[in-house]
Amino acid sequence: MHVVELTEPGTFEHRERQRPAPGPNEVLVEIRHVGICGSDVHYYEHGRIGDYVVSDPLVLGHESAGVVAEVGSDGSHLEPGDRVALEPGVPCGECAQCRAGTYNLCPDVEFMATPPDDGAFAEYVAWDTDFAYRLPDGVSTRAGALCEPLSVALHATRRAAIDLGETVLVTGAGPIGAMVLKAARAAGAGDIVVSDVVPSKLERAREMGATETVNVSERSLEAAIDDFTRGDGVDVVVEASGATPAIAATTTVVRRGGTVVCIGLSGDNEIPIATNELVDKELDFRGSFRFRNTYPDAISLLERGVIDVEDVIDFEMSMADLTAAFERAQEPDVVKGMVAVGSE
Ligand SMILES: NC(=O)c1ccc[n+]([C@@H]2O[C@H](COP(=O)([O-])OP(=O)(O)OC[C@H]3O[C@@H](n4cnc5c(N)ncnc54)[C@H](O)[C@@H]3O)[C@@H](O)[C@H]2O)c1
Ligand SMILES: C[C@@H](O)[C@H](N)C(=O)O
Repeated sequence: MHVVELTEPGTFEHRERQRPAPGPNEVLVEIRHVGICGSDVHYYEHGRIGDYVVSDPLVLGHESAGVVAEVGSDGSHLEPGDRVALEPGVPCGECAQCRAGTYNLCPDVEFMATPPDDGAFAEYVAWDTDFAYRLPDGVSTRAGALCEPLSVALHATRRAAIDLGETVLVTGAGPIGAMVLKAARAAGAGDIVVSDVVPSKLERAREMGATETVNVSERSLEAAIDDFTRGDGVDVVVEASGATPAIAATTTVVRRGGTVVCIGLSGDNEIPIATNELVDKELDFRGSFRFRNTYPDAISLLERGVIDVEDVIDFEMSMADLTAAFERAQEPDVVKGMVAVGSE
Protein backbone atom coordinates (compact mmCIF):
# COMPACT_ATOMS: atom_id res chain seq x y z
CA MET A 1 0.00 0.00 0.00
CA HIS A 2 0.99 3.61 -0.53
CA VAL A 3 2.02 5.73 2.49
CA VAL A 4 3.68 9.10 2.97
CA GLU A 5 6.49 9.22 5.53
CA LEU A 6 8.02 12.25 7.17
CA THR A 7 11.70 11.32 6.91
CA GLU A 8 13.21 14.59 8.13
CA PRO A 9 11.84 18.08 8.80
CA GLY A 10 10.28 19.45 5.62
CA THR A 11 10.62 16.17 3.69
CA PHE A 12 7.84 13.76 2.81
CA GLU A 13 8.68 10.56 0.97
CA HIS A 14 6.09 8.49 -0.86
CA ARG A 15 6.74 4.82 -0.11
CA GLU A 16 5.17 1.38 -0.53
CA ARG A 17 4.58 -0.69 2.61
CA GLN A 18 3.02 -4.05 3.30
CA ARG A 19 -0.74 -3.64 3.69
CA PRO A 20 -1.48 -4.40 7.38
CA ALA A 21 -3.62 -7.37 8.32
CA PRO A 22 -6.21 -6.48 10.96
CA GLY A 23 -5.52 -7.95 14.41
CA PRO A 24 -8.31 -10.01 16.06
CA ASN A 25 -10.01 -6.91 17.54
CA GLU A 26 -9.21 -4.60 14.61
CA VAL A 27 -10.77 -3.48 11.39
CA LEU A 28 -8.77 -2.68 8.28
CA VAL A 29 -9.88 0.74 7.04
CA GLU A 30 -9.31 2.14 3.56
CA ILE A 31 -8.60 5.77 4.39
CA ARG A 32 -10.56 8.38 2.40
CA HIS A 33 -10.02 11.74 4.13
CA VAL A 34 -7.45 13.12 6.59
CA GLY A 35 -7.47 16.65 8.00
CA ILE A 36 -4.18 18.49 8.51
CA CYS A 37 -3.75 19.44 12.18
CA GLY A 38 -1.40 22.09 13.56
CA SER A 39 0.56 19.32 15.30
CA ASP A 40 1.12 17.58 11.92
CA VAL A 41 2.46 20.86 10.55
CA HIS A 42 4.67 21.29 13.63
CA TYR A 43 6.20 17.81 13.17
CA TYR A 44 6.64 18.56 9.45
CA GLU A 45 8.46 21.83 10.16
CA HIS A 46 10.48 20.93 13.26
CA GLY A 47 10.59 17.11 13.45
CA ARG A 48 9.49 17.22 17.09
CA ILE A 49 6.94 18.49 19.58
CA GLY A 50 8.57 18.81 22.99
CA ASP A 51 9.86 15.40 24.02
CA TYR A 52 8.20 13.65 21.06
CA VAL A 53 10.94 13.42 18.45
CA VAL A 54 10.60 11.96 14.95
CA SER A 55 13.66 9.72 14.93
CA ASP A 56 12.32 7.08 12.51
CA PRO A 57 10.19 7.82 9.43
CA LEU A 58 6.71 8.73 10.67
CA VAL A 59 3.34 8.70 8.93
CA LEU A 60 1.48 11.87 9.99
CA GLY A 61 -2.30 12.50 10.10
CA HIS A 62 -4.68 11.74 12.96
CA GLU A 63 -7.97 13.31 11.77
CA SER A 64 -9.17 10.45 9.61
CA ALA A 65 -12.15 8.63 8.17
CA GLY A 66 -12.54 5.86 5.62
CA VAL A 67 -14.29 2.64 4.65
CA VAL A 68 -14.00 -0.73 6.40
CA ALA A 69 -12.27 -3.19 4.06
CA GLU A 70 -11.84 -6.17 6.39
CA VAL A 71 -12.85 -7.28 9.89
CA GLY A 72 -10.50 -9.08 12.34
CA SER A 73 -11.06 -12.64 13.54
CA ASP A 74 -12.89 -11.63 16.78
CA GLY A 75 -15.62 -9.91 14.74
CA SER A 76 -16.83 -6.33 15.03
CA HIS A 77 -19.89 -4.11 15.28
CA LEU A 78 -18.78 -3.00 11.79
CA GLU A 79 -18.98 -4.68 8.39
CA PRO A 80 -16.92 -4.29 5.23
CA GLY A 81 -18.27 -1.28 3.34
CA ASP A 82 -19.19 0.68 6.49
CA ARG A 83 -17.86 4.22 6.46
CA VAL A 84 -16.12 5.09 9.74
CA ALA A 85 -14.40 7.89 11.62
CA LEU A 86 -11.32 6.77 13.54
CA GLU A 87 -10.72 8.03 17.07
CA PRO A 88 -6.91 8.41 16.95
CA GLY A 89 -5.99 7.46 20.51
CA VAL A 90 -6.30 3.85 21.69
CA PRO A 91 -5.71 3.72 25.46
CA CYS A 92 -4.35 0.68 27.33
CA GLY A 93 -7.73 -0.07 28.95
CA GLU A 94 -6.11 -1.30 32.16
CA CYS A 95 -4.46 1.61 34.00
CA ALA A 96 -6.09 3.65 36.78
CA GLN A 97 -7.18 6.39 34.35
CA CYS A 98 -8.73 3.92 31.93
CA ARG A 99 -10.50 2.15 34.78
CA ALA A 100 -11.80 5.49 36.04
CA GLY A 101 -13.14 6.29 32.56
CA THR A 102 -10.74 9.18 32.01
CA TYR A 103 -9.08 7.26 29.19
CA ASN A 104 -7.85 10.44 27.47
CA LEU A 105 -5.33 10.65 30.34
CA CYS A 106 -3.98 7.10 29.86
CA PRO A 107 -0.17 7.39 30.00
CA ASP A 108 0.20 4.43 27.64
CA VAL A 109 -2.19 5.62 24.92
CA GLU A 110 -1.18 4.88 21.34
CA PHE A 111 -1.99 8.10 19.52
CA MET A 112 -1.79 8.30 15.73
CA ALA A 113 1.01 10.43 14.28
CA THR A 114 2.76 10.80 17.62
CA PRO A 115 6.22 9.17 17.63
CA PRO A 116 6.57 6.20 17.49
CA ASP A 117 2.96 5.63 16.36
CA ASP A 118 2.12 6.11 12.69
CA GLY A 119 -0.89 8.07 11.50
CA ALA A 120 -3.30 7.97 8.59
CA PHE A 121 -1.61 9.41 5.48
CA ALA A 122 -1.75 5.85 4.18
CA GLU A 123 -4.04 3.83 1.93
CA TYR A 124 -4.97 1.49 4.79
CA VAL A 125 -4.90 1.61 8.58
CA ALA A 126 -5.63 -1.36 10.88
CA TRP A 127 -7.42 0.09 13.92
CA ASP A 128 -9.09 -1.12 17.12
CA THR A 129 -12.73 -1.74 16.25
CA ASP A 130 -13.87 -0.03 19.49
CA PHE A 131 -12.31 3.22 18.27
CA ALA A 132 -13.89 3.09 14.80
CA TYR A 133 -17.33 4.72 14.61
CA ARG A 134 -19.85 4.11 11.83
CA LEU A 135 -20.82 7.24 9.90
CA PRO A 136 -24.50 7.54 8.98
CA ASP A 137 -25.53 8.18 5.35
CA GLY A 138 -25.72 11.94 5.77
CA VAL A 139 -22.18 12.35 7.11
CA SER A 140 -19.32 12.27 4.59
CA THR A 141 -15.86 10.91 5.37
CA ARG A 142 -14.64 14.50 4.78
CA ALA A 143 -16.80 15.70 7.68
CA GLY A 144 -16.18 12.48 9.62
CA ALA A 145 -12.44 13.16 9.66
CA LEU A 146 -13.19 16.42 11.50
CA CYS A 147 -14.85 14.54 14.36
CA GLU A 148 -11.34 14.76 15.83
CA PRO A 149 -10.96 18.55 16.24
CA LEU A 150 -14.70 18.71 16.96
CA SER A 151 -14.06 16.23 19.77
CA VAL A 152 -11.37 18.50 21.24
CA ALA A 153 -14.02 21.23 21.32
CA LEU A 154 -16.81 19.04 22.73
CA HIS A 155 -14.54 17.88 25.55
CA ALA A 156 -13.52 21.46 26.38
CA THR A 157 -17.14 22.60 26.24
CA ARG A 158 -18.04 19.88 28.72
CA ARG A 159 -15.10 20.86 30.93
CA ALA A 160 -16.46 24.43 30.79
CA ALA A 161 -20.01 23.30 31.69
CA ILE A 162 -21.45 26.17 29.65
CA ASP A 163 -24.92 27.06 30.87
CA LEU A 164 -27.80 28.33 28.68
CA GLY A 165 -27.35 31.97 27.72
CA GLU A 166 -23.88 32.36 29.19
CA THR A 167 -21.39 34.75 27.63
CA VAL A 168 -18.36 32.89 26.32
CA LEU A 169 -14.99 34.20 25.14
CA VAL A 170 -13.03 31.97 22.77
CA THR A 171 -9.44 33.12 22.34
CA GLY A 172 -8.07 31.96 18.98
CA ALA A 173 -10.01 31.46 15.74
CA GLY A 174 -7.96 28.61 14.30
CA PRO A 175 -9.59 25.21 13.73
CA ILE A 176 -9.86 24.47 17.45
CA GLY A 177 -11.29 27.91 18.28
CA ALA A 178 -13.75 27.59 15.38
CA MET A 179 -14.90 24.19 16.65
CA VAL A 180 -15.23 25.54 20.20
CA LEU A 181 -17.35 28.41 18.86
CA LYS A 182 -19.66 25.90 17.17
CA ALA A 183 -19.76 23.61 20.22
CA ALA A 184 -20.49 26.53 22.57
CA ARG A 185 -23.29 27.70 20.27
CA ALA A 186 -24.73 24.16 20.24
CA ALA A 187 -24.44 24.04 24.05
CA GLY A 188 -26.72 27.07 24.32
CA ALA A 189 -24.24 29.89 24.93
CA GLY A 190 -25.60 33.41 24.57
CA ASP A 191 -23.06 35.95 23.35
CA ILE A 192 -19.84 34.42 22.03
CA VAL A 193 -16.83 36.70 21.64
CA VAL A 194 -13.88 35.45 19.58
CA SER A 195 -10.40 36.97 19.58
CA ASP A 196 -7.54 36.49 17.14
CA VAL A 197 -4.86 38.54 15.37
CA VAL A 198 -5.84 37.62 11.78
CA PRO A 199 -8.75 39.72 10.40
CA SER A 200 -9.94 37.07 7.91
CA LYS A 201 -10.21 34.48 10.69
CA LEU A 202 -12.30 36.88 12.77
CA GLU A 203 -14.54 37.48 9.74
CA ARG A 204 -14.94 33.70 9.40
CA ALA A 205 -15.78 33.47 13.11
CA ARG A 206 -18.57 36.03 12.62
CA GLU A 207 -19.92 33.98 9.71
CA MET A 208 -19.85 30.92 11.98
CA GLY A 209 -21.94 32.65 14.65
CA ALA A 210 -19.65 34.78 16.83
CA THR A 211 -21.53 37.74 18.30
CA GLU A 212 -18.46 39.93 18.63
CA THR A 213 -14.84 39.68 17.55
CA VAL A 214 -11.70 41.31 18.91
CA ASN A 215 -8.52 41.78 16.90
CA VAL A 216 -6.02 41.81 19.76
CA SER A 217 -3.27 43.20 17.52
CA GLU A 218 -5.37 46.41 17.39
CA ARG A 219 -7.13 46.48 20.75
CA SER A 220 -6.47 45.08 24.20
CA LEU A 221 -8.55 42.03 25.03
CA GLU A 222 -9.08 43.28 28.58
CA ALA A 223 -10.50 46.64 27.37
CA ALA A 224 -12.70 44.99 24.74
CA ILE A 225 -14.21 42.52 27.22
CA ASP A 226 -14.62 45.24 29.81
CA ASP A 227 -16.63 47.27 27.28
CA PHE A 228 -18.62 44.32 25.98
CA THR A 229 -19.65 43.05 29.42
CA ARG A 230 -19.94 46.52 31.04
CA GLY A 231 -17.18 45.64 33.47
CA ASP A 232 -18.55 42.25 34.58
CA GLY A 233 -16.29 39.91 32.58
CA VAL A 234 -17.44 36.88 30.60
CA ASP A 235 -18.97 33.81 32.26
CA VAL A 236 -16.60 31.38 30.54
CA VAL A 237 -13.26 31.68 28.74
CA VAL A 238 -12.10 28.88 26.47
CA GLU A 239 -8.48 29.49 25.56
CA ALA A 240 -7.82 28.01 22.09
CA SER A 241 -4.85 30.00 20.80
CA GLY A 242 -1.88 28.81 22.83
CA ALA A 243 -0.72 32.46 22.74
CA THR A 244 1.00 33.50 25.96
CA PRO A 245 -0.77 36.91 26.27
CA ALA A 246 -4.17 35.26 25.72
CA ILE A 247 -3.51 32.65 28.42
CA ALA A 248 -2.20 35.31 30.83
CA ALA A 249 -5.34 37.46 30.31
CA THR A 250 -7.86 34.68 31.05
CA THR A 251 -8.18 35.35 34.80
CA THR A 252 -8.74 39.06 34.19
CA VAL A 253 -11.42 38.85 31.50
CA VAL A 254 -13.54 36.21 33.23
CA ARG A 255 -16.22 37.30 35.74
CA ARG A 256 -16.11 36.60 39.46
CA GLY A 257 -17.11 32.98 39.97
CA GLY A 258 -16.49 32.21 36.30
CA THR A 259 -14.72 29.36 34.51
CA VAL A 260 -11.53 29.26 32.43
CA VAL A 261 -10.75 26.22 30.30
CA CYS A 262 -7.33 26.06 28.63
CA ILE A 263 -6.92 23.97 25.48
CA GLY A 264 -4.03 25.90 23.91
CA LEU A 265 -0.45 24.77 24.46
CA SER A 266 2.04 27.61 24.64
CA GLY A 267 5.65 27.49 23.53
CA ASP A 268 6.34 29.00 26.95
CA ASN A 269 5.90 26.28 29.51
CA GLU A 270 5.54 28.82 32.30
CA ILE A 271 3.22 31.81 32.02
CA PRO A 272 2.51 34.34 34.78
CA ILE A 273 -1.09 33.93 35.95
CA ALA A 274 -2.68 36.34 38.44
CA THR A 275 -3.09 33.71 41.15
CA ASN A 276 -4.73 36.15 43.56
CA GLU A 277 -7.48 36.59 40.95
CA LEU A 278 -8.01 32.81 41.00
CA VAL A 279 -8.69 33.05 44.72
CA ASP A 280 -10.40 36.41 44.99
CA LYS A 281 -12.71 35.75 42.03
CA GLU A 282 -13.14 32.08 43.06
CA LEU A 283 -12.43 30.88 39.53
CA ASP A 284 -12.62 27.38 38.15
CA PHE A 285 -9.39 27.17 36.12
CA ARG A 286 -9.17 23.92 34.18
CA GLY A 287 -7.15 22.21 31.50
CA SER A 288 -8.70 20.20 28.68
CA PHE A 289 -6.68 17.40 27.09
CA ARG A 290 -7.80 15.68 23.90
CA PHE A 291 -11.21 13.99 24.48
CA ARG A 292 -13.10 11.01 25.80
CA ASN A 293 -16.46 9.56 24.81
CA THR A 294 -17.06 12.34 22.27
CA TYR A 295 -17.16 10.57 18.89
CA PRO A 296 -20.77 9.29 19.07
CA ASP A 297 -21.92 12.79 20.02
CA ALA A 298 -19.78 14.48 17.37
CA ILE A 299 -21.28 12.19 14.71
CA SER A 300 -24.80 12.76 16.02
CA LEU A 301 -24.33 16.57 15.97
CA LEU A 302 -23.10 16.35 12.36
CA GLU A 303 -25.91 14.00 11.31
CA ARG A 304 -28.61 16.23 12.78
CA GLY A 305 -27.08 19.34 11.24
CA VAL A 306 -26.61 20.95 14.65
CA ILE A 307 -22.95 21.49 13.79
CA ASP A 308 -21.59 21.94 10.27
CA VAL A 309 -17.83 21.57 9.77
CA GLU A 310 -17.66 22.20 6.00
CA ASP A 311 -17.14 25.95 6.47
CA VAL A 312 -13.97 25.29 8.49
CA ILE A 313 -12.28 23.66 5.47
CA ASP A 314 -10.34 25.97 3.13
CA PHE A 315 -9.08 23.48 0.57
CA GLU A 316 -8.88 19.81 -0.31
CA MET A 317 -5.83 18.34 -2.04
CA SER A 318 -4.82 14.81 -2.90
CA MET A 319 -2.27 12.80 -0.91
CA ALA A 320 -0.09 12.87 -4.04
CA ASP A 321 0.33 16.60 -3.33
CA LEU A 322 0.94 16.30 0.42
CA THR A 323 3.96 18.61 0.44
CA ALA A 324 1.98 21.35 -1.34
CA ALA A 325 -0.95 20.79 1.03
CA PHE A 326 1.31 21.20 4.09
CA GLU A 327 2.87 24.35 2.63
CA ARG A 328 -0.59 25.80 1.95
CA ALA A 329 -1.83 24.84 5.42
CA GLN A 330 0.76 27.22 6.87
CA GLU A 331 -0.69 30.31 5.14
CA PRO A 332 -2.03 32.69 7.82
CA ASP A 333 -5.58 32.82 6.42
CA VAL A 334 -5.99 29.04 6.30
CA VAL A 335 -8.06 27.42 9.04
CA LYS A 336 -8.19 23.78 7.89
CA GLY A 337 -6.64 21.84 5.01
CA MET A 338 -8.14 18.51 4.00
CA VAL A 339 -6.38 15.66 2.20
CA ALA A 340 -8.22 13.18 -0.01
CA VAL A 341 -6.59 9.78 0.19
CA GLY A 342 -9.21 8.11 -1.99
CA SER A 343 -12.52 9.22 -3.45
CA GLU A 344 -15.92 8.68 -1.84
N1 LIG B 1 -5.48 20.41 24.62
C1 LIG B 1 -5.62 19.65 23.53
O1 LIG B 1 -6.04 18.50 23.57
C2 LIG B 1 -5.31 20.26 22.21
C3 LIG B 1 -5.76 19.66 21.02
C4 LIG B 1 -5.51 20.29 19.81
C5 LIG B 1 -4.82 21.50 19.79
N2 LIG B 1 -4.36 22.02 20.97
C6 LIG B 1 -3.70 23.32 21.03
O2 LIG B 1 -4.74 24.29 20.90
C7 LIG B 1 -4.24 25.47 20.27
C8 LIG B 1 -5.11 25.81 19.07
O3 LIG B 1 -5.01 24.82 18.07
P1 LIG B 1 -5.24 25.22 16.54
O4 LIG B 1 -4.98 24.00 15.75
O5 LIG B 1 -6.53 25.93 16.36
O6 LIG B 1 -4.02 26.24 16.37
P2 LIG B 1 -3.78 27.42 15.32
O7 LIG B 1 -2.37 27.84 15.49
O8 LIG B 1 -4.26 27.01 13.97
O9 LIG B 1 -4.75 28.58 15.82
C9 LIG B 1 -4.39 29.46 16.84
C10 LIG B 1 -5.03 30.80 16.51
O10 LIG B 1 -4.70 31.71 17.55
C11 LIG B 1 -4.47 32.96 16.95
N3 LIG B 1 -3.73 33.82 17.88
C12 LIG B 1 -2.41 34.11 17.93
N4 LIG B 1 -2.15 34.98 18.95
C13 LIG B 1 -3.34 35.22 19.54
C14 LIG B 1 -3.73 36.02 20.65
N5 LIG B 1 -2.85 36.73 21.35
N6 LIG B 1 -5.03 36.03 20.99
C15 LIG B 1 -5.95 35.30 20.30
N7 LIG B 1 -5.62 34.54 19.25
C16 LIG B 1 -4.35 34.49 18.88
C17 LIG B 1 -3.75 32.62 15.67
O11 LIG B 1 -3.80 33.67 14.73
C18 LIG B 1 -4.53 31.40 15.21
O12 LIG B 1 -5.62 31.76 14.40
C19 LIG B 1 -2.78 25.17 19.95
O13 LIG B 1 -1.98 25.66 20.99
C20 LIG B 1 -2.73 23.65 19.94
O14 LIG B 1 -1.44 23.16 20.25
C21 LIG B 1 -4.59 21.43 22.17
C1 LIG C 1 -5.67 15.98 20.23
C2 LIG C 1 -4.86 16.20 19.00
O1 LIG C 1 -5.59 16.92 18.06
C3 LIG C 1 -3.59 16.91 19.31
N1 LIG C 1 -2.95 17.37 18.12
C4 LIG C 1 -2.67 15.98 20.09
O2 LIG C 1 -1.80 15.37 19.54
O3 LIG C 1 -2.82 15.87 21.27
